[in-house]
Amino acid sequence: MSQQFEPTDIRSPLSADQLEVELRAIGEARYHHRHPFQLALQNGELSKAQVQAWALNRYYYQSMIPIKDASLMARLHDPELRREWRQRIIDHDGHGPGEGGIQRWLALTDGLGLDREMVVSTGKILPATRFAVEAYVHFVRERPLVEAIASSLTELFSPLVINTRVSGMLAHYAFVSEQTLAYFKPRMTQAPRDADFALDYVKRHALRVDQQQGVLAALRFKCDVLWSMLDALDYAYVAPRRIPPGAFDPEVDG
Ligand SMILES: O=C(O)c1cc(C(=O)O)c2c(n1)C(=O)C(=O)c1cc(C(=O)O)[nH]c1-2
Repeated sequence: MSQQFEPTDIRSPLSADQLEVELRAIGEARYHHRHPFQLALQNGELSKAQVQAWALNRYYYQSMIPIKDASLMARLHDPELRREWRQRIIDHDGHGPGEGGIQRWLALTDGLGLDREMVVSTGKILPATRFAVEAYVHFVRERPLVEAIASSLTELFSPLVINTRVSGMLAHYAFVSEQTLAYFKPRMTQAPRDADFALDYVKRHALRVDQQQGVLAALRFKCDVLWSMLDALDYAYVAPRRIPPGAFDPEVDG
């Protein structure tokens, strides 16, 4: 399976700090902060219908993250590591009903006027959203553990994009508020905590050339997951619209 990932040209093992430099260079070049749909979202160039489509599709990512993290936890033999990783599931699922990140995402889709049952069913997401998110879950299940952990490292870069997105959306769109965008506030502390832990793990465990190539490819793969989710939105909902059959149509479902 590794042949499908572009190999990085490393001849001898990098130091841990050099590996971090390479990982950060991948994020700088390939993270979705550069995607045209993300730029349009934060610059106030999207209609409410296009923002609805983004939130509806992104719900699928949110809903699968705890499943991805549970799959990863199931591979951890060290209780200390599991204790660390389980916090991610708690962040998304909460300790009880009405809590956690998934609920806060639903506050956003509610605030945008989307029918909750339609959102939770995920029946109207784009096919490419489903494929991209499922590819992420499969990757985490199947690849070597250090690569599975490295694939979460996009979170090193998320506070920057979240900050720009939230301030841009609040400045430009009357149909969102700090309340409806409340999902993002805890992420500003959760993401760095999670990313620092994962980065430290990767730096300590990816020591051989093949492991280092693997973790760099894992981060590239994950950037591609996020990028292709936005590609799909751009293709379907930004003119000329090409909404696939059965997907959310703002004129019918908005
Ligand atoms: O808003 C964003 O741009 C963004 C990006 C990412 C990311 O980089 O993967 C995550 C999130 N948000 C997020 O909210 C989240 O819970 C999350 C979990 C993970 C992961 O890979 O385990 N990434 C992300």
